[in-house]
Amino acid sequence: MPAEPLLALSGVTKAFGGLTVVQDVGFDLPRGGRLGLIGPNGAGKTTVFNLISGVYPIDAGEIRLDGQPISRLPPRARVRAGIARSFQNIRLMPHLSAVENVMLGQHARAAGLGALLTPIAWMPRGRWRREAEELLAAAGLDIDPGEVVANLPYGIRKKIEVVRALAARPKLLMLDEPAAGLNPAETAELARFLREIAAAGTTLLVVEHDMGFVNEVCDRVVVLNFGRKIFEGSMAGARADTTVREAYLGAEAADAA
Ligand SMILES: Nc1ncnc2c1ncn2[C@@H]1O[C@H](COP(=O)(O)OP(=O)(O)OP(=O)(O)O)[C@@H](O)[C@H]1O
Repeated sequence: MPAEPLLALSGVTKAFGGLTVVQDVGFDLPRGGRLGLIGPNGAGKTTVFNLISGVYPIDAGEIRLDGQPISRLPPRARVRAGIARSFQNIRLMPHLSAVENVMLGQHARAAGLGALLTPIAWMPRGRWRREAEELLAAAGLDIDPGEVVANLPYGIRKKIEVVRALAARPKLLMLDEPAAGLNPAETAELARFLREIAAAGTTLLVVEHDMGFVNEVCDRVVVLNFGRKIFEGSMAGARADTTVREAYLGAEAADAA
């Protein structure tokens, strides 16, 4: 019998005010897999993330994590079940330090998403702080961990957000446009870090427009267009697929020319 996928979507559908933005989407993400969710602007990628993490309820279909249906669980319970994510726009606590932001991620491990809203003054210092500092260092972040996040450059803040999500030790790490706004060196470094995380066992689901980055990080892609899955397979397969080229990658290649 094939191993149970870590994440399984089937028939997932969502409409906003009569407009169906995700239609009958299904895919499996095996444990340890690195799946890229790609497609043109407005294709429904972030909405799929929001449906998996529980920001919105699904209208139809099912989402399973580790074989258990999670579609009807509140976001906090999904965090406890092992899902962590980053957002398209950075959502760090700007007035806290880098290490304190990562500690909030560690706290979410035990307490769920609501922990991100609680004061951290009470949190145990020693061991957790050391672990948070180690995570920042492992991510190749050469910063003073005590630096207030608002004072740090954008590329660094983006990476701290990934580290914070990782600090929850999720089974599934979902990253929404992690490379957006990064320079080529930062992008390459982030790809290296994500491959390392994946090699250590974390399953990745990544929404990203930088196809070079997706190619570096992901072992498979699902392509969405107008809320529907139009392709699933390798990046090379996606590049060669006529439907995908017409919907997305052709335009991307023309933009790059
Ligand atoms: N809360 C909402 N209410 C109404 N419409 C929404 C809502 N969230 C998303 N949409 C619509 O759903 C569609 C899909 O949006 P979504 O953000 O999921 O696309 P995307 O593929 O992530 O795009 P991008 O690459 O630009 O981030 C868009 O038409 C968007 O306007």
